[in-house]
Amino acid sequence: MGKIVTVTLNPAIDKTVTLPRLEPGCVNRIHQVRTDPGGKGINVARALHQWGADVTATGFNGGWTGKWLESYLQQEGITHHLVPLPGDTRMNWKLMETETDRVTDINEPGFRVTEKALILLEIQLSEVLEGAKAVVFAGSLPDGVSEDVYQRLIDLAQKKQVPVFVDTEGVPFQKCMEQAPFAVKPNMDEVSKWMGFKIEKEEDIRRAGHCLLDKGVKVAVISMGEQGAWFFMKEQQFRTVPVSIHHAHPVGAGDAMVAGLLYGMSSGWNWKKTARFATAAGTVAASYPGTQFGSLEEVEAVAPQVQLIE
Ligand SMILES: Nc1ncnc2c1ncn2[C@@H]1O[C@H](COP(=O)(O)OP(=O)(O)OP(=O)(O)O)[C@@H](O)[C@H]1O
Ligand SMILES: O=P(O)(O)OC[C@@]1(O)O[C@H](CO)[C@@H](O)[C@@H]1O
Repeated sequence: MGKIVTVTLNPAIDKTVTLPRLEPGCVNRIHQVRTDPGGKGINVARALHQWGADVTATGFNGGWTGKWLESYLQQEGITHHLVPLPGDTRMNWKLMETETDRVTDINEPGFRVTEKALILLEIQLSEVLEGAKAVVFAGSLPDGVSEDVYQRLIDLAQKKQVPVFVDTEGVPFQKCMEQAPFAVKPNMDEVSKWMGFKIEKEEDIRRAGHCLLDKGVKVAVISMGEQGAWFFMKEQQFRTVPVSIHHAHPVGAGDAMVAGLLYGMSSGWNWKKTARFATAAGTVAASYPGTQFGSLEEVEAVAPQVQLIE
């Protein structure tokens, strides 16, 4: 299958708290709390590792929260090379309201990255990318790095002919697009920001998909939560419809989908099989509280139930 590399410049610890209803301006009492490692690339690595893939997690890490994250990766046996920083890895809060099933994300900005640490990351990444089957750049940027930092790192991977997957948003996403990555997976909000208008209708989604392909992307996946995802490749386009679940916990579903795409691609599957698997991976992740991904057997059991519409 070959090694897959993930890059998380802004990892996190996810605190998922459950309460009946969020009352702004009042004392809110939490009913349940769980702590998971987080950050989009870290999540992709966790899912791939759980499915038995060869994955290496890279990025930055720091402070006491960073120690917690590192010991988690160590314990799980996930190969990692995280450049240490003086600040703390951020803590992101996911508020789940049981009365409405509403989820609110409150994400910290993250630590400050020094130029020295960035150079160290480039050196490490350059070594780790040797012989890699694919690399994914995922998540927001921490303080101290310029908005074109992903471009700099993507360039490293492209010079080594390693296919690049991107999952980020806003200006960093725009900048990544200038490098024509191999694959991108924006959700509806993210692709709307890139297109400059709110995308809702199918014809707008198709237009966005074609715009992404026109920029040189080979695989553009636009995810739509419980409504599934659109897959755009030059020679074929289709939509997947996931199985429905009660009480979704959507945090990390997109990361599971990216992991599914990487898993399918590096297993040499065709795009339809890969799309079913990736869609199912998102659904399985959404069926678990916090950021959890489910086993390979679970995803494989759900994949055949994913509908494909051409
Ligand atoms: N409620 C749900 N029911 C079934 N499948 C879901 C649900 N939510 C997500 N999924 C699956 O996961 C995929 C990715 O979800 P989504 O579009 O929410 O990603 P995202 O916005 O990038 O998520 P995040 O940033 O929280 O990881 C969907 O295309 C779908 O296959
Ligand atoms: O602030 P970013 O980097 O955009 O997103 C970070 C994050 O919300 O994404 C993951 C879910 O996709 C979580 O584990 C994490 O907290």
